[in-house]
Amino acid sequence: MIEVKHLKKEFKIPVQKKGRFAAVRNLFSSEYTIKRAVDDISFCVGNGEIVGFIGKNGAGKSTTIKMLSGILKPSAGSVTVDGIRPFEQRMENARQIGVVFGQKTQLWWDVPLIESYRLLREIYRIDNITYQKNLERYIPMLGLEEVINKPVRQMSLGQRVKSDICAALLHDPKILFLDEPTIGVDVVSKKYLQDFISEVNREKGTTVLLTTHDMGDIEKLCSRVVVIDSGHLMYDGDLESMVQRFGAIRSLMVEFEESVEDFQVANAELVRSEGNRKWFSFHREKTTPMEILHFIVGRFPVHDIEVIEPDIEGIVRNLYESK
Ligand SMILES: Nc1ncnc2c1ncn2[C@@H]1O[C@H](COP(=O)(O)OP(=O)(O)OP(=O)(O)O)[C@@H](O)[C@H]1O
Repeated sequence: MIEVKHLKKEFKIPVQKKGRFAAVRNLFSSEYTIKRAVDDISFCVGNGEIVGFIGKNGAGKSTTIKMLSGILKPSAGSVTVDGIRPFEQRMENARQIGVVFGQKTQLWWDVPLIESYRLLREIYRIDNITYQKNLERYIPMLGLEEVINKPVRQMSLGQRVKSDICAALLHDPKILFLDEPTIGVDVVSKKYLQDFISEVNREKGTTVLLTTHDMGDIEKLCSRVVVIDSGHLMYDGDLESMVQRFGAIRSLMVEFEESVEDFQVANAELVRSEGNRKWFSFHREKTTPMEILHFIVGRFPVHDIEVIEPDIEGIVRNLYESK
């Protein structure tokens, strides 16, 4: 569905002169530096997949999404979205994609939401049956009944993002680009959004490319992730393999019947001791929770245990540090 080959994007940034008459000299200056925001990345997304597109601030995620949605022209390499070249065939591409930038609304600020939707129906030439069917399905799913007659400027952030996602889906796009859809959104709205995206993907087979800093979104929605850093591709594969490869350090919490002195266990490190509880961290290839427990249970009465898996945030950090 999406094919990205050796994609590059460079921005020309004018060099700002300092000193006397700098503002005037800047006007006539032809000096530039080149910022390579996306540097030779290749990946594919299959029909109906939900792929998490992650990376640190400034990694090049939004620039890539802008090239995929036809907003920016690639400096080199190629992009096709269901066989269409987004920048050269912007109109055709617009018909098959939906785009949501969590930080920017694409709706009319002062117009009641339903009027924005009517305008979109005209712009996309959505037939009446599809339009009505989608409205009837999505409005209750997203809990938009209470804001449908309100202008965007009167909405909370969560309501605004939900309205934007609904707008992006009115024309039944095959592909949905979501750039930070849950940023700043409260936990209840976040859950609504995650469930909604998952449901639309299941029901309509919509392909989703999701950019987020929220690892909860990734865990909930994506079985595959593409990770970029400084414009370069760092990882492309399933989430589980990433956890196996970069989430090697696990922890075991043991709660004893009574307080015990600190002690050492082979192949594990005692990292915290608090009241009757102790935390051991260990490499998943060096030992197992069972081996550690076997050693402990023979010596001290144990009340409770918990195995703590590394969180995705830590795993992504490990991935960056490993390069
Ligand atoms: N129009 C532009 N002109 C110059 N530089 C730009 C432009 N757009 C982006 N950049 C630079 O390109 C790099 C990648 O930016 P991009 O917005 O794609 O990153 P990102 O991964 O989406 O980051 P974030 O998570 O902060 O949104 C950054 O260093 C950014 O400053």
